Amino acid sequence: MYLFTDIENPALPFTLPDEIDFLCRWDETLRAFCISVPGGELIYAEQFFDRKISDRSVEYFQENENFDWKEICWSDINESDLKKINFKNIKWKQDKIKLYGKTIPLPRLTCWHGDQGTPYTYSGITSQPNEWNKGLLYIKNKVEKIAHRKFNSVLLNWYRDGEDHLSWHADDEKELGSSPVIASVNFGETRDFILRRNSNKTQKITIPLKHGTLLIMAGALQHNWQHSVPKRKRIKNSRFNLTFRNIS
Ligand SMILES: O=C(O)CCC(=O)C(=O)O
Ligand SMILES: [Fe+2]
Repeated sequence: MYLFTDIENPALPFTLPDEIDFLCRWDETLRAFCISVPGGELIYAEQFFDRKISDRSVEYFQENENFDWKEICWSDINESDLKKINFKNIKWKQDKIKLYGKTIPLPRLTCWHGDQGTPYTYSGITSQPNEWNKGLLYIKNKVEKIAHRKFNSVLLNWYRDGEDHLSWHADDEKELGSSPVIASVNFGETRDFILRRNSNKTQKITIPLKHGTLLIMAGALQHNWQHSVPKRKRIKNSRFNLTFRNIS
């Protein structure tokens, strides 16, 4: 059997800090890497969704009655024009945050979907989620099987190009519970997802999240690490990220 060990144990496509308390094991049944970091757990499945499903998802998220998604440069569309676009499957929004008394647009578009009656709070506002649709339920079912749990909501983030980004934060809102399991699904452009340890900010893990990649964050990760998606100025195309969560 030793002849096949390289096939059975693929190499992790990113590096972990060179310390004994970081452990990584390939799980052949899950076809994913199970990673233990100090104060948290990760599961990384690089090609969780195949090319066909991933390509279809990119199209599904952009389908609209106004523009050909293959032609349009989304970062050229201003906020008032965005409001006029009739998206078929996902009602993308330009959210705003208040910073030092100023209102500024988030550097990405967002949308929430979920079970009816599970309101979420975001940018300081409580709202009802959009209803599930066929595409999101397909993705949710696949993710629930590997995560061994049900999710009642999903936050979608659309990074229109490399200027769109997400700053350091943890998903530690109290309605997510004390050690939330959060499943992140990625389509479109590859973007780096960076984890940074709270107790030693020089300790970082850079994980490239690709077209079809699943990353599950679990254990006490949200208490001990923050994460971000930094700008990548050379990237000209869209990336879609879905984080499945359980809100109580
Ligand atoms: O886009 C990503 O990979 C991360 C999204 C995220 O962390 C969030 O929405 O809280
Ligand atoms: Fe997050």
